[in-house]
Amino acid sequence: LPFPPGPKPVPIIGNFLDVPDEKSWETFSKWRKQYGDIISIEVLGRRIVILNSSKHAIELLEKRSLKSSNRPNFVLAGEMIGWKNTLVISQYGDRFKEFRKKVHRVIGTRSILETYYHHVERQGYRFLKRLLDAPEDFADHVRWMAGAIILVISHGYEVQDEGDPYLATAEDALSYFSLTTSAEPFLVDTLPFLRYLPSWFPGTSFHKIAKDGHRALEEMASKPYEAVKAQVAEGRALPSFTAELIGAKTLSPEEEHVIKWAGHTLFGAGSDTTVSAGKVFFLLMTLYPEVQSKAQTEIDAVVGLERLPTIQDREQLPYINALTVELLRWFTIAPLGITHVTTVDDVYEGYFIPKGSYIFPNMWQMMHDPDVYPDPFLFKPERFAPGEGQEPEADPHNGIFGFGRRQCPGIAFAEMAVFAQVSMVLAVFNISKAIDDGKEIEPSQGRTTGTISHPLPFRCSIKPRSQKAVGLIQEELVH
Ligand code: HEM
Repeated sequence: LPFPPGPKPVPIIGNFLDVPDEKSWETFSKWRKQYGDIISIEVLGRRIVILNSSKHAIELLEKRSLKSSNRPNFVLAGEMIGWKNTLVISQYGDRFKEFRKKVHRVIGTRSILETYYHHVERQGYRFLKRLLDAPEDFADHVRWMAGAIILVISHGYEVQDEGDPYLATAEDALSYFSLTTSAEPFLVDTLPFLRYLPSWFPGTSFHKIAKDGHRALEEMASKPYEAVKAQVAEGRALPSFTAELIGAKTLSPEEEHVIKWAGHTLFGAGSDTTVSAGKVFFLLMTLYPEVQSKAQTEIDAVVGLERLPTIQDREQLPYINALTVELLRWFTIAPLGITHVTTVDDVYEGYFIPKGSYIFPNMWQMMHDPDVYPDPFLFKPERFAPGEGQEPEADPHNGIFGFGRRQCPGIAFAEMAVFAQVSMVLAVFNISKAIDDGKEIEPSQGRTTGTISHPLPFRCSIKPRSQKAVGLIQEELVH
């Protein structure tokens, strides 16, 4: 049987030169016009299947997930840097299942998470205060807030207001993850023997990436873990995911390894993604003032002006919930998801998909398919909170969070964190275009490449809605 269609390969290197250096999801979407929704290419002997529609992704990654839930054995990211220790790119098998169960237990359901909401709220008040004091640094505050929420839950650690050491290391380590797991391959991933070349050899700059990435990752995983371990031993640990797993008994080195990396997984997988979501929120509020004012009208009507929104208000805020989902659809933070790998030969729609194929779900394309989401580049929360008698547009959760047994286990966590940020900020601030020399500045709408994509830096104006709003931020922080 034939492989799925795609651009013609050349001998030996196959389609290596057809894969662009960055944002390959855009190229894969262009190929769709020529080759359709299932495309395949071959890069240095490796078959890569690109899925441009949810229908095929659900069929191959969800319904046949037993055959398609492995991850690539990333030589650079996994072996050399060490990300293979985390859940995100661990190989499918017993260790993976045990690991995933542990993570699911703490972040998997909405009801469990609601028990943590007071932590989220507290970090939220601190975040609002930071915005009030230095609104121009909103992107830094967003990064701070994402780390603050996760670290208090994963390690019982309250991040410092300035220069927090854990956050700095995490930012460093995560930038290497995004760089080395993206769809644009490093040669060492396709020709693993290259890793044995000495670092002075031409074309081996990956050695430096490996060394620096490894140092940052080890520090990011070990430091908070060692701190909690010491606190547990001294009987002064705050309740947290890691403290609970360490418990009272003596642990074997293997058990310690799993706990250290499970704690790290929350921090590693959850922070960069929610940071991107936070920045997208400020960008969209700058670009769509009418959405902002509709959202504020809903908050004012439900919550009033005497307090800030809480998780208990969530069910009564359908427009805010729809805004949260729509912002994740509109930007599609993980545009190609994280690569899945097949574990057996398979036949699908008359095409042969060999064992070991890499599958890239082109989630960016799925989320911007005009047949599914009319005017897909417009930001319209109404898609998911339609007026009476209208049907919502297709549920985008797969296209945002992935598929099957590797689907993001942090969906409930992510939606809670984004809800907290969106509702708390809109209750007290107005966001608009920044002004320079009396002129409005159009924010850049560009984005970074990599597994986790962020908006490019942009400016906006963030001002309190009223004096009462200022009082509310200060008052909540005191309580
Ligand atoms: C807006 C925020 C987020 C987005 C857009 C997002 C998206 C994704 C995507 C696309 C995947 C790959 C799914 C697949 O392979 O099919 C993934 C995996 C994962 N996510 Fe998220 N995520 C977000 C937040 C979080 C949070 C807050 C956590 C944890 C606290 C988390 C933990 C994980 C983990 C552990 C994996 C790996 C799962 C596995 O390989 O089995 N994510 N996420």
